[in-house]
Order: sequence, then C-alpha cells, then structure tokens
Amino acid sequence: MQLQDLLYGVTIKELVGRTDRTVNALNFDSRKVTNDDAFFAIVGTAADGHLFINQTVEQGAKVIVCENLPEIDNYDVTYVKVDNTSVALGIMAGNFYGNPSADLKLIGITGTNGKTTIATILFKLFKDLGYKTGLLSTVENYINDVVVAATHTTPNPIALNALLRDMVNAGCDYCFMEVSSHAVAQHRIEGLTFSGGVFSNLTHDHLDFHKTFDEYLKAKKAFFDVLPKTAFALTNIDDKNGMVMLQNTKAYKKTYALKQLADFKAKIIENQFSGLHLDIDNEDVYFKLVGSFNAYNLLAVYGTAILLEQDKLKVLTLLSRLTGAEGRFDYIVSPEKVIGIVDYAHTPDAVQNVLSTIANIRKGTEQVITVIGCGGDRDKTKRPVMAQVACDWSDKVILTSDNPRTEDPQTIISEMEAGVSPTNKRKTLSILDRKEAIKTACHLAKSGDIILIAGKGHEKYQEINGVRNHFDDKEILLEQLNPRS
Ligand SMILES: CC(=O)N[C@H]1[C@@H](OP(=O)(O)OP(=O)(O)OC[C@H]2O[C@@H](n3ccc(=O)[nH]c3=O)[C@H](O)[C@@H]2O)O[C@H](CO)[C@@H](O)[C@@H]1O[C@H](C)C(=O)N[C@@H](C)C(=O)N[C@H](CCC(=O)O)C(=O)O
Ligand SMILES: Nc1ncnc2c1ncn2[C@@H]1O[C@H](COP(=O)(O)OP(=O)(O)OP(=O)(O)O)[C@@H](O)[C@H]1O
Ligand SMILES: N[C@H](CCC[C@H](N)C(=O)O)C(=O)O
Ligand SMILES: [Mg+2]
Repeated sequence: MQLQDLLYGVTIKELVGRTDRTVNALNFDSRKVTNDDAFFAIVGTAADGHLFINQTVEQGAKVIVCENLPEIDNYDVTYVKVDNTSVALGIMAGNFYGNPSADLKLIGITGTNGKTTIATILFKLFKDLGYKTGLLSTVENYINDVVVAATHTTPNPIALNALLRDMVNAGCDYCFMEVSSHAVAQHRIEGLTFSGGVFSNLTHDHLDFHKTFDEYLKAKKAFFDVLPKTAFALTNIDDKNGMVMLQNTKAYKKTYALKQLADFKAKIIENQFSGLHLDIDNEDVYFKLVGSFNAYNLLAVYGTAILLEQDKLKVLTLLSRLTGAEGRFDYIVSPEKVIGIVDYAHTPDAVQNVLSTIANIRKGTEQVITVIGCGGDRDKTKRPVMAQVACDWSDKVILTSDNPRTEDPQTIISEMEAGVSPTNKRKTLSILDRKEAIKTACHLAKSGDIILIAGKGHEKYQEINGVRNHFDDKEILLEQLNPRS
C-alpha cells in the first residue's frame, strides 16, 4: 500500500521524505522488520523502540514512524514524526487492512471480570442465531468456525486489524471482542469503529500497570468516551462505577441491573450447581451457567442481543442452552461425590464471587478446599487480599504457584501469606508445586466436599522464567478425581 494512503487520518508533526512509496508490512518490533516495511518506534514499559530505528533502516525499513526524529543520513527513508506512535499505529493498521471494523458490527466488552464470558456467549449465541460471527478473547479467537490462537486478551493493532479483515472476508456480520484496560491505555483499539460497548464491573486488578484505581477506571472509561453516537453503551448500574463509565460518552446509553430499575432487568429465582433460574425481562428462563455473577453476564448478553435488534424469545431460548467459556466454573464430580471446580478467578472480587456462589449452593456440612496462587510480574497488591478472601470463604486453603513468570514463586506465596489473619493461619498450607497442591486437596477431600482450583482456568501452561511448560488444572483434577465419563 502507498504511504500517502496509509497516513490518512494521522496527525503528522513533521515529515521528511517521499510519501509516494509502497509499504510492504507494518512492524513495531525491530526484530521482524524486512525490506520495504514501516517501523513504528514505541516507548514501552521495558524498552524504547527509538533505539532500534537505525537497525531497522539497515534491515530495509523504508518508513519510520516515531515521536523523536533521529539524526537523518539516509534520504531514501521517509520519517514521520507524530505525537504518539501507538495512536498512529492504530490508525495506520486500520488503513493498511482497509478499515475492516467499519464493515461489520464490532462490539467491545470491558470491565475487570466477565469479559471473556460475555464475549464468548455472545459469539455462540449469534452463531446459533444464524450469523457468521467473529470472537477476540483471552482464551481463543474465532473467525466464524476457524480458531486462531490468542496471545493477548486484546491483540496488538496489526494483529487485531488483520483478524478483523479475515472476518470481513469470511463474511462475518458481527465481531465480539474483549477490550482490556492495557489495550485502551496502549491505544491498541485506536481507529476502530465500534457499534457498541459493554461494561461488566470494576474491581481491583492490574494496579502494577495503571498505578492507581483512578487511572485504571480512566482507562476503562476512555473506551466509552470515544464511542460514536451511532453506537450503544450498555452498562451494569449495580456496579458503583457503572454510570461513571458513561459520563462522557456520545453513544446512546442503556443499563442493566439485578438490584434496581434498569433497561434490562433480571431476578435470581434459583442458583444451583445445575444452573441458574432467572426472571429475565419478565420471562422465566433456566440457564446452564452457575453463580449470581453469571446472572450479570447473561443479562449483559441478553441486553446486547436486544440492542442488536434480535428477537427476544429466540434469544432467550438459544441462550438457555449455552454453556460458558472454557475454565470458568468448570466442575466435575468424582465417584465418591467430591466436587472439583476449575475457575479463572484471579482477582479478589472474582475469588469472592466464585466462593460465595459455592457457599450459597452448598448443602452446609461439607468442606470447601481452595487451591490458589497469584501470577508473577503482575499486581502485587492483590496477593494478600486474594489469600485473605480465599481463607474467609473456605475451610482449607492451599497456597501455591500460579504463573511465577520471572518472580521467585516462594516470595509470591509469602506475600499471599501476609494477608492471612492469625485465626485463619490454621486453615492454610503452602505447597509450592501446583500439581502437588491439587493432589493434596484431592487427598484431603471427603465425600461431598468441594474443591476449588482458582486462577488458571483454561490455561494449558505454567510460565516459569519465560518458559511455558504444559500444565492443565482440569487435566490434573480429572486424573485425581477420576469421574465416570
Ligand atoms: C505490559 C504490556 O502490556 N506489555 C505489552 C507491550 O510491551 P512493552 O510496552 O513492555 O514493550 P517493550 O518490551 O518495552 O518494548 C517497547 C517497544 O520496543 C520494541 N522492541 C523491543 C525490543 C527490541 O529488540 N526491538 C524492538 O523493536 C517492542 O516491540 C515495543 O514496540 O507491548 C507489547 C506489544 O504489543 C505486548 O506484547 C506486551 O504485552 C506483554 C507480553 C503482556 O504480558 N501484556 C499483558 C500484561 C497484557 O497486555 N494483558 C492485557 C490484559 C489481560 C487481562 O486482564 O485480560 C491483554 O490485553 O492481554
Ligand atoms: N460478571 C462477573 N463479576 C464478577 N466476577 C466474574 C464475573 N464473570 C466472571 N467472573 C469471575 O472472573 C473469572 C474470569 O472471568 P472472565 O474470564 O469472563 O473475565 P475476564 O474479564 O475476561 O478476565 P481477563 O481480564 O483475564 O480477560 C471467572 O472465572 C469468575 O471467577
Ligand atoms: N490476563 C490476566 C490473566 C491472569 C491469569 C493468572 N493465571 C496469572 O497468570 O496471573 C493477566 O495477564 O493479568
Ligand atoms: Mg478475558
């Protein structure tokens, strides 16, 4: 594509060189640059892309997009100086792929917890409604029936626009995507045309990256601030920041709630291991998903489908048959009647939600045994809180490793232990090896007991020092509990 076409919509501060040149590919990683590419120099959290500009020119880059111009001695290269390279990358990636987001209905889902669940159920629902549909999620991306492995909750702008282009080419009418706070802050969604935005909730997470809760809130809100007036903005008003999210949006505002009046309303009639029984928009419906937090997720899905002009009864009928996303409240029962649950709860609020759900539906005499760890190179302040919440809601807690990444796993466990009150200490055990921790929980469990394995859900690996070893909570649980298939 010609550089002049790629630059459409970009605010340029300074331009050195020709714009009538063909760009082969876009790249923000110097290690991937080859002949005739455009290189985007981004100031990141660990490195500064500007340091690699000369190297990419030697590798054949013909266009450099940057925030600070280097000393220029190669006039066969075009330099584009902009205020923010990540913003320019988003817009140019859109142009490069022919702005595919405008050619389908793109719906973004944001919030601390529930994004994957809401996006995945919407994807399944719209496929069942007969539409060709795309999904961008933490677990997997889908171009209708074709699976594409996910690397991030929200991909970088180049991968994101390439996936949207493939969806449009495959005839997709809709795409449901998770919008992480990292993605908003790093402008991964810049230049996309959204038809709707959904907010689930806002609780403690990612304070390592955003520093304060207020900054985290602002990142989520910035997504709604840029929605066009043709889009809808659907928010959970039972969350105390639900309305704050929509304060400055131009989109038309819609609400959902379980506890107050709203455009989309539901009431929990029954909450069992077998599923939820809801009064949803005055209809009596049974769902396969478990837990009051899933009543919110289902209501968000229902509201979105109605705002996308789908038939109410058709939507509820199809929705009642659907299961959630992989690794979310995924449970098995052993021949001895021990219940094992794998769940992706990796924030204090999610741990509390999943354990309070278990508390609400247990019969009373059985023990709840929780196996839990916290990820390395992620928000340290959530570690003691997650351990405390786990102890407050369980009879036994085994503190263990999650993905230690580059951190010492024992140190992470010690930081979790710091949140355990003296009275709760007797409930806890610390076992570094996650597999051993799960096995121990299974050995401790007696008939009727409930084991929760929290934090890794669908993940099929454990990341230690940059190496991802095969690891699957569900697989280990199945080996140990040996349920009849
Ligand atoms: C903290 C974070 O979000 N990091 C993302 C970020 O990397 P960074 O800013 O640290 O990059 P950097 O290493 O400082 O490098 C700066 C720039 O120099 C470039 N570079 C670097 C080295 C080199 O030799 N040559 C070169 O050109 C890099 O490509 C980059 O453009 O930009 C990279 C490129 O897009 C991402 O891959 C990377 O995601 C890392 C792997 C990550 O783990 N991110 C997680 C925290 C994340 O994004 N999570 C969210 C939300 C999760 C959720 O709650 O669901 C997600 O959306 O997945
Ligand atoms: N609406 C909700 N409110 C609170 N907790 C929830 C909600 N939905 C799901 N959870 C809990 O959060 C966990 C993660 O759910 P899900 O994967 O849908 O969230 P997510 O927002 O996509 O997370 P991530 O930020 O990692 O992408 C679930 O396993 C469950 O414990
Ligand atoms: N998308 C989240 C997932 C956390 C999952 C947990 N298993 C961990 O590794 O911390 C993150 O990157 O913070
Ligand atoms: Mg997710």
